[in-house]
Amino acid sequence: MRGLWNTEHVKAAEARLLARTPEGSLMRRAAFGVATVALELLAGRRRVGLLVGSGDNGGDALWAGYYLRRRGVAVFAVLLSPERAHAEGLAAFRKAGGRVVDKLPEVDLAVDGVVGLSARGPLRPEAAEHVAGVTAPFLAVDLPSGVDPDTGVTGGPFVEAATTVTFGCLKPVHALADCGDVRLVEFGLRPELPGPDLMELEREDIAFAWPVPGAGDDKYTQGVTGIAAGSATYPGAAVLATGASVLATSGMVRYAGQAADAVRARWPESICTGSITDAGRVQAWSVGPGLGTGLSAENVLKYVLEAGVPVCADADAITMFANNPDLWDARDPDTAVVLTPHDREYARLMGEDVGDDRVAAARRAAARFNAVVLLKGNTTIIADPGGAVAVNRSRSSWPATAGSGDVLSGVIGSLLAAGVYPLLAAASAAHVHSLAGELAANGAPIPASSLMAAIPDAIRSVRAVTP
Ligand SMILES: NC(=O)C1=CN([C@@H]2O[C@H](COP(=O)(O)OP(=O)(O)OC[C@H]3O[C@@H](n4cnc5c(N)ncnc54)[C@H](OP(=O)(O)O)[C@@H]3O)[C@@H](O)[C@H]2O)[C@@H](O)CC1
Ligand SMILES: Nc1ncnc2c1ncn2[C@@H]1O[C@H](COP(=O)(O)OP(=O)(O)O)[C@@H](O)[C@H]1O
Ligand SMILES: [K+]
Repeated sequence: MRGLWNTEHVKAAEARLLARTPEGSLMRRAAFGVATVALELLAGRRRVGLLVGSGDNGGDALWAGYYLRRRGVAVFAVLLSPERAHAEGLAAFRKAGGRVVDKLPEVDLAVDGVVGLSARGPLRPEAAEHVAGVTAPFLAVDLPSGVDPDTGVTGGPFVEAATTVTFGCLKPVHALADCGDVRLVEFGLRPELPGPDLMELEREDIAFAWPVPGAGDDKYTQGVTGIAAGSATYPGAAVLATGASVLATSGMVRYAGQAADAVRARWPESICTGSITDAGRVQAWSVGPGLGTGLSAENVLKYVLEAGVPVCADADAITMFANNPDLWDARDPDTAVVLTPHDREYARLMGEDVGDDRVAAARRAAARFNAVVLLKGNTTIIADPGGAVAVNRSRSSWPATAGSGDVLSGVIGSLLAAGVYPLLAAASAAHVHSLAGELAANGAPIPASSLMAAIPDAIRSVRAVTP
């Protein structure tokens, strides 16, 4: 698991660390890290340009320029606020033979030291003009300038970084936005930090969480998943959700609903029935995709909420909650619920748009409904009512296809049925789902059924990291 910390916590921790370290030493360590990565990226080429802002981020860039000069690299710096440039860094840079220029010449690598942790809003016009004039790849200091450190939002021009070198710990921007290859320079900040504000699961975490049958297991002991999805109008949603569930774990999958014939024909291993009341016992329900929002769908939703097992509620189930909040009354407060809205469903459910800060939005919904909320998108945010948040950034957008969400809800249902902790179930499912999309697409568009079919490959790929 990779932890990420908000700027507020990073700044407070840095202040404590700064108070007990010799003046300037942290900045020089940070800058040395930047220079080391720059030398690696230069691979023998010898011209570097610095864009230097008014704060310590610019100071890091100037000190990195100093270290690069000492290795014989030609370094040019544009000072965006000459009178406010970091004084010691600038003096060292000049003394080492660095040249201050009005405009960067042709270089092999550009260092973005415009703004770091104190960034607010997009690049200002002067900085944006200098950035636009650069053709070399950018190495961002701490984070790409113009991208919000806490939300990853870009509201205008920003630096497109090929590489980012950050210090002390990762910040939310590194999981929420494209920062290129992210490198971390450690300098003893971790003991000063509270628990992380966000986490990103790594393959090891998911491999560890994924249910694997043991010698004593049978089809029941691994958890039985119930799928309450689909309708005469939308049988496909039922086929996709059930199939995803069948492929995600080796326990039994029961389907209940109007698409029983279609599901049975495609997934003979599933136990299908036309009515939810005949479904039999399950250890978790996945409810909602293609279900409709009429009275009979409401009764299905009430039935699964009363069943006393974890529930993944998606699509029409979310719309029903939005239309009729009284439906929540059917839920025992101890029943774990995972809600999986996309942005429009979120707006329906919450009566407000998601807004720029997707993490805060997911947290608000999780707190309001006492549920895990998985906010879908290229970057999926998974928030737990206790405040924990996981982030899954998809490496491609191929999963953005019709029916893809139905597949996700089936996978989450299977993991809940296997007893996986809801936040971990939702985050692991999101990871495997995006990986399956990437593997299936392999550079070309794919239907959701192909994404679903790649779930076993994605699980294999994740599990391959374990010894
Ligand atoms: N503390 C530590 O222990 C260590 C910290 N380290 C380094 O310090 C960095 C934080 O430095 P910092 O706090 O001095 O501010 P920084 O991010 O350089 O911003 C400077 C000024 O830029 C401006 N500005 C704002 N938005 C803008 C925009 N969109 N476009 C253009 N300009 C914008 C705004 O000034 P304004 O013009 O509004 O007065 C702001 O005050 C951190 O990221 C890391 O690199 C490392 O050395 C390791 C040790
Ligand atoms: N741009 C994107 N990049 C990667 N994944 C995406 C993107 N947009 C959506 N997704 C993923 O695709 C799925 C879409 O779900 P949803 O909107 O419910 O579709 P549907 O209702 O058609 O099944 C979600 O898992 C979501 O996270
Ligand atoms: K920067």
